[in-house]
Amino acid sequence: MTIDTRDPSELHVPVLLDRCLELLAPAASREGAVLVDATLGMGGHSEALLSAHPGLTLIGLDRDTEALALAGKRLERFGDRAIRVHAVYDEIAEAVRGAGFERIDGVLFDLGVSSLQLDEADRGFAYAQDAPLDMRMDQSRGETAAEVLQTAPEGRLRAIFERYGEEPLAGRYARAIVAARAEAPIERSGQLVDVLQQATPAAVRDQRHPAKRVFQALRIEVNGELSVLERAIPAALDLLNLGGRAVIMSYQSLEDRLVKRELTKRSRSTAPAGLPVELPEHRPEFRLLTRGAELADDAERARNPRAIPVRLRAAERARDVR
Ligand SMILES: C[S@@+](CC[C@H](N)C(=O)[O-])C[C@H]1O[C@@H](n2cnc3c(N)ncnc32)[C@H](O)[C@@H]1O
Repeated sequence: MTIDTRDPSELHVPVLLDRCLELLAPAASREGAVLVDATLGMGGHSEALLSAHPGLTLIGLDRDTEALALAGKRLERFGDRAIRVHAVYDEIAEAVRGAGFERIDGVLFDLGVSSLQLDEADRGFAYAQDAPLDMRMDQSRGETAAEVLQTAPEGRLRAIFERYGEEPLAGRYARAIVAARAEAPIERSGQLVDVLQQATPAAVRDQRHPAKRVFQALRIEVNGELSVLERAIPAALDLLNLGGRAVIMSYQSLEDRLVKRELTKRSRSTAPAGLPVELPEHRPEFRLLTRGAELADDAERARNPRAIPVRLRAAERARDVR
């Protein structure tokens, strides 16, 4: 067995850390508070929360066993206040019950890939590094990106690039991939980048990297990211105690749209039109804590490029429905 000697605190700089701490403080400082970090990653946000709130129990989920192991090192000193669970975040209710709790006071989602995953040459997430095209966050299950590229019909490839990458050249790229794989399987990120480069008109190539949206789309497809998130957000909100808070950070517009839709829906009155007074049972279930999506400031964006696309939304449970 090889011992992982990497220092998790140097692998991933937590995004919007102070704002997350501020938004979660009223929930995390309650007596006997339980919080879920649905995307534990390198444990940066979790470590700060556990340090700030000595009475807090934190359940950290991640589908990536490597991330869980590294976060374990970072959170060791908190003993059984830090519970790590290998799970996909739509399994949040089962994970909370499994840890011995029914309800929670807060939840944090810091979506997407971690710097660890992007930097690891052998996982194929980054188009700038040549590596086998795997892209699974949980390497113990599911199809790899190379398998998707090899077996998906042209129409499905096109739909993946359109839907998850919002790629204007989706059809052209799908065609090019099908032609290339008839010659040889596309197994490495470098091969895929070459195919995409060749299929891209020079004028477009000057404006953007042709692989950016296709790699994002493949990652979303391989990990089922949007469908999992679509189930996970309502499941997490349902677990919150009255006054419990949810903080969600997205890094691309498809995720952010989904988060916005769910939070907006839950923060509306359910009173039927024309009712003269709002009955208590019609009051909004949630109160939005952010006006629109919050962004990182210039200083953080300059310090940490991962913070550039972040969109943070937060809400508090204002009415108990159980
Ligand atoms: C951006 S990182 C989190 C970084 C963390 N906040 C920190 O400060 O170190 C996102 C993490 O979420 C995990 N993840 C992504 N999708 C997931 C899912 N559906 N279920 C569970 N974990 C997921 C990834 O494996 C990754 O480790």
